[in-house]
Amino acid sequence: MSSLPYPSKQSSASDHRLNYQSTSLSYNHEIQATLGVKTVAPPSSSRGGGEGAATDHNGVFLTWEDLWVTVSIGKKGSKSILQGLTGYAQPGELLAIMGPSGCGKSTLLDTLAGRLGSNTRQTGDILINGHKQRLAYGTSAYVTQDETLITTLTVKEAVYYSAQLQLPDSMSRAEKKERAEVTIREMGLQDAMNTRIGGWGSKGLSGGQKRRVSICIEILTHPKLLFLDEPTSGLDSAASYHVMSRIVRFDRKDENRRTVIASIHQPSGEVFQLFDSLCLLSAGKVVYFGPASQANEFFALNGFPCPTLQNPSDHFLKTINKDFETVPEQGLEDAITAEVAINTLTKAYKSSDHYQQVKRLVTEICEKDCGTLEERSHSNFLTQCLVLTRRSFVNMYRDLGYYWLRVAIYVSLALGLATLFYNLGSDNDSIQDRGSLLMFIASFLTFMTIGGFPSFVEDMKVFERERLNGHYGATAFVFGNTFSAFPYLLLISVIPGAITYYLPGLHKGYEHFIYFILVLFACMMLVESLMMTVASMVPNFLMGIITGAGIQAFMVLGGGFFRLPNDLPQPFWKYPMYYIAFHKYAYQGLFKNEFEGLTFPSNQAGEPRTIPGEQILRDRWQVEMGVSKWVDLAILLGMVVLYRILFLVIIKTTEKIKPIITAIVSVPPKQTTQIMEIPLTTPSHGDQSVV
Ligand SMILES: Nc1ncnc2c1ncn2[C@@H]1O[C@H](COP(=O)(O)OP(=O)(O)OP(=O)(O)O)[C@@H](O)[C@H]1O
Repeated sequence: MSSLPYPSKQSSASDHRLNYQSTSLSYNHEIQATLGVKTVAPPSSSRGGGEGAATDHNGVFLTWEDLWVTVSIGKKGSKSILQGLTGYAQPGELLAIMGPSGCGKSTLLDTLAGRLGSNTRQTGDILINGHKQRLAYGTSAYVTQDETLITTLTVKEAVYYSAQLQLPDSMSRAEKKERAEVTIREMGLQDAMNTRIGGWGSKGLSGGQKRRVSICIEILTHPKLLFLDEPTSGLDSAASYHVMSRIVRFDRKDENRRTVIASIHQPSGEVFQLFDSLCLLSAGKVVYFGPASQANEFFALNGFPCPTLQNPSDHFLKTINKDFETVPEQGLEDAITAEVAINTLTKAYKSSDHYQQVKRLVTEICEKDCGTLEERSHSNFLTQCLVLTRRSFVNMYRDLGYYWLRVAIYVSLALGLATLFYNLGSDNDSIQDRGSLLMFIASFLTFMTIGGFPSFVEDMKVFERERLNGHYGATAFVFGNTFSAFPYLLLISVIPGAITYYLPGLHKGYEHFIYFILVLFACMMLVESLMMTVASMVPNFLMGIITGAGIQAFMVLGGGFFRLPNDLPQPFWKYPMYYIAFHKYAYQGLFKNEFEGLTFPSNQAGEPRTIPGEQILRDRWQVEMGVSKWVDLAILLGMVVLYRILFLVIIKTTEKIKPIITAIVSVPPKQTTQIMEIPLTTPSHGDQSVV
């Protein structure tokens, strides 16, 4: 990295101010030199790019040109969030995106990282090393604003599991462990290594510490392109400086120098010095894009000098924040509205050398072929499955709401059932009681598996973050989740199952009991798999629970107990509901298991003195006798696999289809109705705001 025009880290605040104000009108000389661009201004000692930035073919050049993002707001039309942004980020540099709250910082990061929501439309070119490439899923790392971490793990475990998943198998376990520990120390978390992350209900790390854990996890692999959304939120100024300086240091020490883009709210003077480039946004427009060191001069030249002893970044944000009417530095008499200040600055920027230079650099970078972006190498599929199974098992063990609460409730409910149906005996009345008991177990006991859904949704959030960052694939997640749940579901099936089986006195014989447990287990797995599929389609857990409960209620009704199979109305309930509902196979399997081989006394005159169980199955419960109970169990297990495959298909299809749909629905924003404030001054030539 070239020498810096900034004071050393130990220099005083007043030195910093002096340095902010003594910047020259130069641009990033080195990058221009290596790209063969003629400088229009005298070269400075700007630290951006550094020698070899453009020749570093391992690095990532990201450019965006005339980038518009609009969001649909129903019948009112659409609203522009980003308006014609052009800029670039390059290896070895930290680009800071700053601006008032709601100006579009996160949207810009999401757009660049290829993570815009489905209700948004995007136009403009985003190129990586001069090529159009997809960024999500493994090519970059993104630390989002909200912490989605596994709250039951300690810091050390969270980072180490992540290292095992992300780092290639060519690294030994010891090396991975060491990388994890070094990264934790770099983020100043050594004292919290063995503290659980914590979430609602269990306090663990502070918000700032969680932020640092998120950063640790994403910088473990030294990604070439790193997006950070508000990495310093929740941190005090000293911690902010240390975190940012470590990101920058990592970045510059690394052979494959990293391109870092961070949105940041209110950097201290020291943190501001770490920025190479600054993108200042207001209401979706660029107010300034260029070397951070020259922003102060730009503001001063355009009538907004930074008052003495004020942190320049505070001054920038105050000047362009139109949420609070006036620019604070002006007296009340000559108060300038922030709207006017923003218009003045955006117009000044559009006609400045800075803008011309940015456009020229973007063109130069786009013409330079620096190769396509490769996906990072990972641990292999088997390692991923093993690590995910272990991690998920530990989480399920420690999260009381995942399975333990259900075990307790199942046991009490089983005791309730056992006392209600205690010692059924073998008289004729016990036929109905056995049927009711088995129906309740297959329907409502399994229905309660839905209780684990909120915990599963938390898992899904972690999965979505990790999947987008390319830590592992969806298939490994499904395997991990399935295998880790096995022991708990078996436990939930065996203990309450034994209580409800033996105390009422169901069909004696251990082989009948084992079949009963297997059906119970398959039903629990099925409900979990069904809920997994639901979770991949609905946006939050409340909607998921309601949807899942609704689907199951229909299945229970159509399962052939409340209305016997021959009485089910044809169009919907018999075809297809009866065959889709897993309850049909559960009821029939359990009924065959219970009644086959038993005899019951008849209480009707004219009938034989005893009725065989098979006849009861056929005549009373209308069970399909041509099919063995084992076939019913096999169908249940097949459905488990089917639902899990369905989950995978939905996830993978969404990944593939979503960008295509986004591309199809992306119409140029200028053709849409725009809901925007009317600027106080007429936009200059080239200002693309649309009223
Ligand atoms: N998907 C969306 N649907 C509707 N509005 C959106 C969407 N995404 C962003 N917005 C709106 O766009 C504006 C910019 O949002 P964004 O999150 O990018 O701002 P920000 O600068 O990151 O804010 P903050 O600093 O407070 O996090 C906000 O008014 C937000 O409500």
